[in-house]
Amino acid sequence: MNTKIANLNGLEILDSRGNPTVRVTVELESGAHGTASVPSGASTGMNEAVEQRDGDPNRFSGKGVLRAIEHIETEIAHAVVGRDACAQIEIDSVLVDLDGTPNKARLGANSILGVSMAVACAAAAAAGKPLYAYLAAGRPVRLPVPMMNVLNGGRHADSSLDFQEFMIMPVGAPSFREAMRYAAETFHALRALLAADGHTTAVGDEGGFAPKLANNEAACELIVRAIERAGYHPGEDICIALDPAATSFHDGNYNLERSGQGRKNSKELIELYESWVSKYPIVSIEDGLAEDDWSGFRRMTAELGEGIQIVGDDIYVTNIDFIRRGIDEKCSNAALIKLNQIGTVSETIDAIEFCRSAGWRYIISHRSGETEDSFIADFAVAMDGGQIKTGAPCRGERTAKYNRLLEIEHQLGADAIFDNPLKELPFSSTLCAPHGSQ
Ligand SMILES: C=C(OP(=O)(O)O)C(=O)O
Ligand SMILES: [Mg+2]
Repeated sequence: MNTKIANLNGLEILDSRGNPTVRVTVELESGAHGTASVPSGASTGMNEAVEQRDGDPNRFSGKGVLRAIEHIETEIAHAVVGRDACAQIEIDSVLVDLDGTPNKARLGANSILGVSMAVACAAAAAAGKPLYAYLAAGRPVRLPVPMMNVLNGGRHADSSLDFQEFMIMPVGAPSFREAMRYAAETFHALRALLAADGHTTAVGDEGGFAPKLANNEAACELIVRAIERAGYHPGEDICIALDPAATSFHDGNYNLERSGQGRKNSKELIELYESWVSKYPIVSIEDGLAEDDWSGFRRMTAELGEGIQIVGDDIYVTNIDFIRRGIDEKCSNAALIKLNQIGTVSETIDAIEFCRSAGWRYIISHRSGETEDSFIADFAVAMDGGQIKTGAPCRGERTAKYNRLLEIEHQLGADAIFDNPLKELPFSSTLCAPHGSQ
């Protein structure tokens, strides 16, 4: 099979926020092709790779995205046409060198990532393999436990919540399909509880509800009630994961005034998390502190890291330089992994290898501005980390990933592996009252 790249095409499409983004198609000389679309974040880290995009989110036809497409069809095409699509590492390093900046600002992380992902998709198609099997290259694969976002705040919603994401993790489910059932039933129970309490059931950017609750803690209480109402046991069947995205409310202090909880320093915010962890079945906290609060992350990991997963997102931006520092300084025990934070498939895999080598967990994640592309579903299975964060079980750009995972589990049949990646944490046996009876 001739896997040489014959042609690249870029297309301006819309993301789930109605903003322009990039879709790339790579055609091989054999006729096989691959297509990938690039997502976009709202609570972005300051050290993320930079996308070429319209600065004004209210303008439909972004000049930035058109520029990204022009780069794809001219400079990038010139550099990669004729190369072997199976040589992912080589192609990614050509893209990085061609850009020449530390953060991919010249060609745009969106142009580069779109090409990088589409190359992988085309090579998988040429090999006649599902994308996850191609990316795994013979290594073990695993269905991930979803970290499903059910309540939205912060930069993702106009709710009363300072914290960006309140998620449920169906850790006790026996399969991915059952995990989706546990989580979707809880999501529906939550909707019913909100409606019964007179709250709006409108949703935020990632499909989680966006109500005006009394404060952030009320969200945890409500989720425990929803888990119970759906017939599950909090802390056994379903746990809670948080992404406060603390950079977004950090202005020197942590400003929780949106929910009426005042201002806190790092130590006080960690104490708040500690008190919640003792009351609610919380197993994971991502970006509990701001991206530049390395000492806060260290303290939080020292105080809570034995019991729960401490995840760095904005602080590491899927970049081995920051992850290395986090490992050296014991700033967390896990990293969030977002392809577009770093900008190529190979560099993302390098970041994952770094996490693995330190014994860290890693969670493959979507962005708040998404497309129907399901690349990350295959990627999560292939990377064998056992966790994915991809929003609520509603809205097509989120269900595209969940439905792809259901399809993969079905295809794998008896070979499908699904287990709780957090099972060695002492949390569920020691901290959570049985059956969620706080
Ligand atoms: C998915 C997230 O949000 P965004 O894409 O807006 O960065 C996140 O912070 O984990
Ligand atoms: Mg985050």
